[in-house]
Amino acid sequence: MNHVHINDTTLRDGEQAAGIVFTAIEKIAIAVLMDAIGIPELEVGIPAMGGSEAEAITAIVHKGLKTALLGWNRAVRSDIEASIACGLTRVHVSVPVSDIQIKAKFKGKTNLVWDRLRDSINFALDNDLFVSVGAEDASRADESFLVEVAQFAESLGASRFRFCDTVGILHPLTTAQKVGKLVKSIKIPIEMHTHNDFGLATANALAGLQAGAVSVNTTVNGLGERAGNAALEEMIMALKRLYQVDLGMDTSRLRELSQMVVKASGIPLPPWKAIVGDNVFAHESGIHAHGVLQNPQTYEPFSPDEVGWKRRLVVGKHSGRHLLTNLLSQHGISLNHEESQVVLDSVRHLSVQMKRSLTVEELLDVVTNRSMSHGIV
Ligand SMILES: CC(=O)SCCNC(=O)CCNC(=O)[C@H](O)C(C)(C)COP(=O)(O)OP(=O)(O)OC[C@H]1O[C@@H](n2cnc3c(N)ncnc32)[C@H](O)[C@@H]1OP(=O)(O)O
Ligand SMILES: O=C(O)CCC(=O)C(=O)O
Repeated sequence: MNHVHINDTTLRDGEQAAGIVFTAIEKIAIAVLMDAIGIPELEVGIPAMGGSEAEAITAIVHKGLKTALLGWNRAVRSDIEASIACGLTRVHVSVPVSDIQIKAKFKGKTNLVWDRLRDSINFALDNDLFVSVGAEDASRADESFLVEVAQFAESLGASRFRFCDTVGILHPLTTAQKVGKLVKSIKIPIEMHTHNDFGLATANALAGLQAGAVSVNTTVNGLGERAGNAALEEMIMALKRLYQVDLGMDTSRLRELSQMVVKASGIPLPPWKAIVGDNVFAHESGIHAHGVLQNPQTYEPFSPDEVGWKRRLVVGKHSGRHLLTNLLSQHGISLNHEESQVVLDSVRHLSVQMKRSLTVEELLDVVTNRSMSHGIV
């Protein structure tokens, strides 16, 4: 794996998460920040929805960003006309490829897969558009049929083929097997689109890339249908730190981007959310804090400033004396061994009572109260 193309779909699949609506202003702001970070391509939405969605897409097109902009379409000519009307020059055309999806969408008529694909790809190419083709539910499709669809799309002039694990049922090994087979059967680049129904979206997308796919769909914070998609921030940092593939992006703005999407989506992040969560550089446990105070690498895979976040030392139920004395020394308070144990006991007691960690003010209060009753300075 030398280089990976990121095609972020926060503004399409991300916004499809139940209950999420981005305003046009929010969509534009997210696109502008992702452009500044260096994301090379954005799937900006679904022009066929019309109305405010089409207006927001048109407004993003007029921003003159460096990033390439792609519109999502069904294999329907009027969808592509809607993309053209928004000023897009790149379209993604999706067709169902599993039996279950073909039955539900095309009444089981497999001939419609070929007919709709031929008609929509030809129409898009006649209008000088870049065409990406998406195989919806590729992971549950008959593998020979999937290869036929991919070869058909390539023969018609599509420039990229998207492998979709639409309901997130693969694991890294099955992903690698299926994508590896596809890679051998077509020459155009393959893009990964993975879902997180079993918590494996990022791992599966990486497995697909290792098997020869070269492009990947991501969303900020992993937002998306049901359990979401492969998270942009996880993908960028895993590529950089675990695969030594540095995409040259400004990773120091990843936390800012994450917070922007938290605000726009109204969906708070779990504190443990990989790469950008509140707690991913927070240390409370005595043994961890002791290690981090000597060398942060003891309990951090990389420095928080690399993603625009910060380290926090938190005093609570699991803390030890090294952390306590370090925090207090920042407030001009020095304790001997005995005194720090007394304060630590109180911190534990309070923390258990309150079922949370203590603020610095609360810690200082503990010391003040203790100093009155035990003569601590
Ligand atoms: C896996 C994915 O994420 S796919 C993307 C899903 N995203 C969305 O659905 C969000 C945006 N969607 C919408 O705004 C609407 O669904 C629209 C505008 C696209 C269509 O709306 P409606 O005309 O009201 O149709 P509705 O959504 O109820 O049904 C979908 C129709 O598209 C058809 N369809 C679904 N996928 C495809 C496809 N890939 N190619 C061609 N037709 C398709 C269905 O068979 C159904 O057709 P029918 O109306 O002839 O029965
Ligand atoms: O692009 C496609 O073909 C479908 C993408 C998608 O959202 C999915 O399969 O989950």
